[in-house]
Parts: sequence; structure tokens; C-alpha cells
Amino acid sequence: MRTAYSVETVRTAERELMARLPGGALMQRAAAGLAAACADLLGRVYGRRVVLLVGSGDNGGDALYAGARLARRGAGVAAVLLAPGHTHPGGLAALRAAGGTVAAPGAAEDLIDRADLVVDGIVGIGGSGGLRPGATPLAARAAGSRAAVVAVDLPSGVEADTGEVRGAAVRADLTVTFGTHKPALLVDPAREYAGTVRLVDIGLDLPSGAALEALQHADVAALLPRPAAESDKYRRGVVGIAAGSARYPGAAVLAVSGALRGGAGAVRYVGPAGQAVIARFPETLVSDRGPHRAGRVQAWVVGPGAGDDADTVAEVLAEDVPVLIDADGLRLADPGAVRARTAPTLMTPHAGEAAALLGVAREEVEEARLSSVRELAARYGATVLLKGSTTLVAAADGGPVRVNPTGTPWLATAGSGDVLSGLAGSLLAAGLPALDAGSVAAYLHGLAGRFASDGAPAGAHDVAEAIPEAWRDVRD
Ligand SMILES: NC(=O)C1=CN([C@@H]2O[C@H](COP(=O)(O)OP(=O)(O)OC[C@H]3O[C@@H](n4cnc5c(N)ncnc54)[C@H](OP(=O)(O)O)[C@@H]3O)[C@@H](O)[C@H]2O)[C@@H](O)CC1
Ligand SMILES: Nc1ncnc2c1ncn2[C@@H]1O[C@H](COP(=O)(O)OP(=O)(O)O)[C@@H](O)[C@H]1O
Ligand SMILES: [K+]
Repeated sequence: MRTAYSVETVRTAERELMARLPGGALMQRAAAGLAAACADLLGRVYGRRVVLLVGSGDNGGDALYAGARLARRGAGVAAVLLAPGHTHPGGLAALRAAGGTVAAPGAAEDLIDRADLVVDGIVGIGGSGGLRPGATPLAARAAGSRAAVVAVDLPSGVEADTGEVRGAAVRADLTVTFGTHKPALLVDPAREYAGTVRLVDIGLDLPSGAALEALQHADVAALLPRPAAESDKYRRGVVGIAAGSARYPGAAVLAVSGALRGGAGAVRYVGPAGQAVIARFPETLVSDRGPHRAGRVQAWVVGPGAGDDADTVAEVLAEDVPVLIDADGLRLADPGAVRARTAPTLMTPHAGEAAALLGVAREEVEEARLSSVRELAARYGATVLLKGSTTLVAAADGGPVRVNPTGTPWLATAGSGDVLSGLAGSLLAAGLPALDAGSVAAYLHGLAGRFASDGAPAGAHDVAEAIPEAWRDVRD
């Protein structure tokens, strides 16, 4: 499991470790890791031109000590001091002692234009609110230059705990982060600014309460349902799909296509698209008698392509089994009925649907994904999977939010969300708790999207057909 911790937790762990170590030891560990990463990126250090952008805090100190290490290996290193009266004194002395220089006022732009590497030590976990005016043109100059840009701990200007970007920020090719990932390195839009992320171990001892968790192959493999010798189709779990309408029969077909590949032993379909479903998937158990009388299921999926069928949504919400609500179902569901449920509920909105539920503009959700998904989960007393560039899954009772690491923008194709809802519903029916069902489904769906696309456009049905390959890849 990859984890990310809040600034507050990092600060506490840092204090505890510093109390046991000689002064400055942590910063030296950070600077050594940073200098090694810079050297790897440069290939050859001797004779290279390095510019350090140095702010007022320890983030600048890291940059200065790493710059000193590079200068000792023969790089030409110049520091641009953004807060000249408040520069880390030990770091500045180390740089000077190693032969590095401080840029004269007005020389920064020229130096950046000629640099091989720009190191962003403007601000780290002590920052908030986007780059300040003095730093903004330098960050833009670095982005437009041929130099590689390495961010120290975080790209300066992003919000460490939320992944929000409230103003100008540095665009890095590589971010070297210390002790643990920070949420901004895993959540868009900030994640986009970080480039490749390299984690340097500085010995921090972190508690169990991470802010974010990202499942890896081994975590998913351990959660995947697997039929045992005694299994039959009912014991494996039956998933009910209440989806589709005369207008959108395809949503039903796609949700069933995901459900058939999600580990449940059988898929029941109720709704007006039975003919289309059977034509494509003859193994589906089709009923036109509504959710109550369709036969037993261990989980329901309701909403994809449902049009205005509020009665079916209400009927499903009244069932005492796990329910996944997607698409039109999110709009049609009575919030009170969702909150009143005692069996697990998993809601799977995209940003637009989440915005409608929260009563805000879509952009507000996209700019603040983490707080949006937490807020929705708390309001509805449900597990919420927020789809999009970074897919997040939050439980109602707080705790670490799961961030999906496998997504690809090739998934942004009509109907791929329907496949996801069927897949997640199937995992619910197979017995996974809602947080696991949502995050495992997003993981497999992302991998399937990658396999189906392989760099070229793929349709939602291709994504569904690639789910078994994703499943095998995880299990290998
Ligand atoms: N934690 C650890 O384990 C380790 C941490 N280490 C390193 O220390 C870093 C944290 O250092 P830090 O605490 O000195 O804060 P830092 O980020 O340098 O900010 C300094 C000052 O900048 C200012 N400022 C605020 N916003 C701003 C903005 N938008 N743009 C510009 N300036 C802004 C604000 O001061 P103000 O000007 O408001 O008075 C703020 O106080 C951490 O990221 C890592 O690199 C490693 O060395 C070892 C292990
Ligand atoms: N930019 C993106 N990067 C990664 N995944 C994306 C992106 N945009 C959309 N997706 C994924 O594509 C799927 C689209 O689902 P959804 O918006 O419900 O579409 P539809 O309603 O057409 O099925 C979701 O799994 C979502 O996470
Ligand atoms: K930085």
C-alpha cells in the first residue's frame, strides 16, 4: 500500500525523530537524497549549470545543501534568493564553501535560460496560497527553458494536504519528496505539477492513520474474491442490475458486461432493456418484475441510463443489501432514504454529478476533489467514489481516502462509467466492503482501460472485455 500523510502528521513525526538525532541530521539526509536524484537526472554532474530557487524556509535549506553537494562534484551552482534576509544560514554557508555563488539582483532570468537544471526550493510543506509575485515569473521562465526542473518535497505553490492549486505553481519534471508522499503528490490538479515522484527515506516513523492510501497489485490481489471448492453460483454472490431505459438500453448492457467480470456467481437484470442484455449476454438472469420480485441478490446496482425511473431507485434503496447508486440514480435518489439505509451504500458520481449533489459548480469539485469526496460521504452517510482524472473513494466515517493509481484518460469514453458500476456492484455482491469494492473496481477498471487502449482509443465494451486480463495481471 502506498500512503500519503498530512503536513500535521509529518511535522509530529519529524519532531520526534529530530529529538533523537544530532542537529541538522534530517536535513542532511534530505539533501543527500535530493542531490543523488539531481545527479541521476543530469547523468554527468561535472560542468553542468544548476540554478537553485531558494525561499525563506527549510525547503530552501534542502536546496542549498544539495546544491553544495553538486558544486563539490564540479557543477556550476548559483542560488537565486527569493527572501534574501531570510535564507537558511547553514545552507547558504555550505553552498559558498563548496564554490557555489549567489545570483546578483536581476541575473536570475539569464541564469535560468542557460541552466541544465533548476531546483525548486521556494516553499515546501510550510507553504499555502500559490506562488508569490516574486517567484511566479521565475517559475514560468524555468518551465519555458530547456532546463529540467526538480521540485524539493513538493512543487512550490500547491496545497500539500489537499492537492488544490490556488494560484501559480512550479511545474516539475521530478519531485523529490521526503519521508512520505504528501496528498498533493497523488491528487489532481497538484499531481500534474509534480512530474515523476521519487520518495527519499529519511527515517520518519509514521503512525497508522494515513490521509490517503493507494492500493498496489499485492493489496488488490489479496482482496479479489476467489471461488472455493465448495462454491456455487449463489454462494459466490448474485448482483442485481437495475439500469437502462428505452432511451439508453446500452447502459444496461455495459453495466452487465462489467458485472459479469467482477466475481459474482450470477447477474440478474431488471428493467426495460432485457432483450438487448440477453442478446449480448445470454448468461444474464433477466426479469421484468421490478427489483422486489426479481429474486434474491446480495447487492444492487441502480441508476446507469435509468432516465427518470425514480420508483425503481426508491425500491432498490429500500432493499437491505449493499447498493451502488450511479448516474441518473444519483439525481433520483432521495437523500433521506440514502442516509436512512443500514446496509452499505456506494455512490459513484463523476465531478458533474458530485457538483449537483453538493450544490456547487463542477469546477469547484474538480479543483478540490479530496474535500468534495469527503464532504459527500459525510453528508450521505455513504461510501463515495468520485470518478475522473484522480478517482478517490471515501468512507462515511472518515479514515484514509483511497486514491486510484491505475487510471488513464483513455477511460474518458461514453459508457465506461457503466462498466465500472457493474464491476463494483459485482464485487459488493461477492462480499467486499464498500470501500474495498469501490477501490478494487477502480483499480481493475483503470488497468483494463490501459490494456484495452494501449495508446489508442478504446470503447467502453473494450474496457469491459479487458477486465479479465487486468484481473490476471494483478493475480500474477
Ligand atoms: N518535515 C520533515 O520531516 C522534513 C522537512 N524538510 C524540509 O523542510 C520543509 C519545510 O520547511 P519549513 O517548515 O521551514 O517551511 P517551507 O515550506 O520552507 O516554507 C517556509 C516559509 O515560506 C513562506 N511561504 C508560505 N507560503 C509561501 C508561498 N506560497 N510562496 C513563498 N513562500 C511562502 C512562509 O513564510 P512567510 O514568508 O509567510 O513568513 C513559510 O514559513 C519541507 O518541505 C522539506 O523540504 C527536510 O529538510 C527534512 C525533513
Ligand atoms: N481524465 C481522466 N483520467 C482518468 N480517468 C478518467 C478521466 N475522465 C474520466 N475518467 C474515467 O472514465 C470513466 C467515465 O465514467 P462516467 O463519467 O460515468 O462516464 P459514462 O457516464 O459515459 O459511463 C470513469 O471511470 C472515470 O474515472
Ligand atoms: K518546493
